[in-house]
Amino acid sequence: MLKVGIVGGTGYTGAELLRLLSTHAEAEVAMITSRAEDGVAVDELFPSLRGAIDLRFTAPDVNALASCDVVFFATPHNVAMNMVPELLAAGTRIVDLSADFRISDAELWSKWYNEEHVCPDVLATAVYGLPERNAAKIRDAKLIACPGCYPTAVELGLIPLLEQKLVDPKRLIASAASGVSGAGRQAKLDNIYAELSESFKAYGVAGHRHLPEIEQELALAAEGPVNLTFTPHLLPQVRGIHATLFSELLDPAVPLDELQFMFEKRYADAPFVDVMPLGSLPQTRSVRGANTCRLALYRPQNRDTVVVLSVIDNLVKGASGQAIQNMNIMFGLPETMGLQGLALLP
Ligand SMILES: NC(=O)C1=CN([C@@H]2O[C@H](COP(=O)(O)OP(=O)(O)OC[C@H]3O[C@@H](n4cnc5c(N)ncnc54)[C@H](OP(=O)(O)O)[C@@H]3O)[C@@H](O)[C@H]2O)C=CC1
Ligand SMILES: CC(=O)N[C@@H](CCC(=O)OP(=O)(O)O)C(=O)O
Repeated sequence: MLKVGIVGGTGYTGAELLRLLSTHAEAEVAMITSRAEDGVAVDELFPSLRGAIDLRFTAPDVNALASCDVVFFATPHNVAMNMVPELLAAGTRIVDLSADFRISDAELWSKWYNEEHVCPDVLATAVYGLPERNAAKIRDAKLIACPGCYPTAVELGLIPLLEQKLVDPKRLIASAASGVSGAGRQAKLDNIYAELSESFKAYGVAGHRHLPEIEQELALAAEGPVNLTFTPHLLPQVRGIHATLFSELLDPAVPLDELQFMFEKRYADAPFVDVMPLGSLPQTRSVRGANTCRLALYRPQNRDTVVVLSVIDNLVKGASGQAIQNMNIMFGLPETMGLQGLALLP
């Protein structure tokens, strides 16, 4: 049994880690932290976990966490990077759900996160945890930077086109919408029911912190620079991301069914990516609670633009499910262990 620690257990991704790990056959949560809820029983805060998790929150303590085989950080940015170096030195492996280790250029990270990176040497050893591209590196990694939620949806939809050099890497557009759980569990005026229900808006249009992360990974897939216009939106629902991705074919003679075949082949061995039949319209509901990304391809009016629709649950494939998928690969377990639950319907 793997001994698991979770730092940041009272947020949405921490609670989602608990929900998913409670049925994992080879991992057991031994420690879960919260400063505000120190000493409180987990199932008192989250009654949905009654009978499944018998633990109390404790204040974060690096020495205690170092007794775990793997520690998940489900904390805001700028927390993991202050604790990870000591844990790595103690031999504990890390899966960080925050953005602390996602951008490999420390200066670029500072520009978007408005902080100095405290351990650029450790940053250089982190592996970007998108299993559909980096499984081999994840196997041996000591430190995983779990991709962001928007980045997961956008990258899975565009990577096959860029790897095959089928589209213009300088003319990529991603218009994406996220459910409000993407903003975390803290109270914020913008996210209260009366402000967001029956309404829909874009935000971060001039520049969102996920842009450099997505461009970094798309550039690796394209083996050259890329240019992405990324516009996020806030959806008046709890879970789910829907991304509509636009790119321009370099050779308009490539038919849609050939693109479809290429996507199916690219993800044939990816248990959590579903390339849906031509004509499909993936809905966020079809992935709610599941570690799945569903994709659908279009070439409207047979013109040069390829449209890829991509949906994920931001808390599962966009965060905690993907984190567990990484843990499974790191410890030589079946990639799908603990992650086979289907989406909720309705
Ligand atoms: N929500 C989502 O859809 C996604 C979130 N993520 C990322 O995952 C991380 C967690 O997100 P989410 O669960 O939404 O966040 P929340 O804001 O809901 O929860 C944050 C958690 O971190 C703890 N925490 C806060 N500050 C510190 C600190 N200085 N030291 C130790 N613990 C701390 C809090 O508990 P306490 O203060 O009591 O210690 C709380 O349990 C973030 O980095 C987020 O960007 C990634 C992908 C998707
Ligand atoms: C709806 C909403 O506010 N979403 C968040 C992104 C989700 C998130 O938590 O960011 P990471 O994936 O980088 O961890 C935002 O736009 O900042």
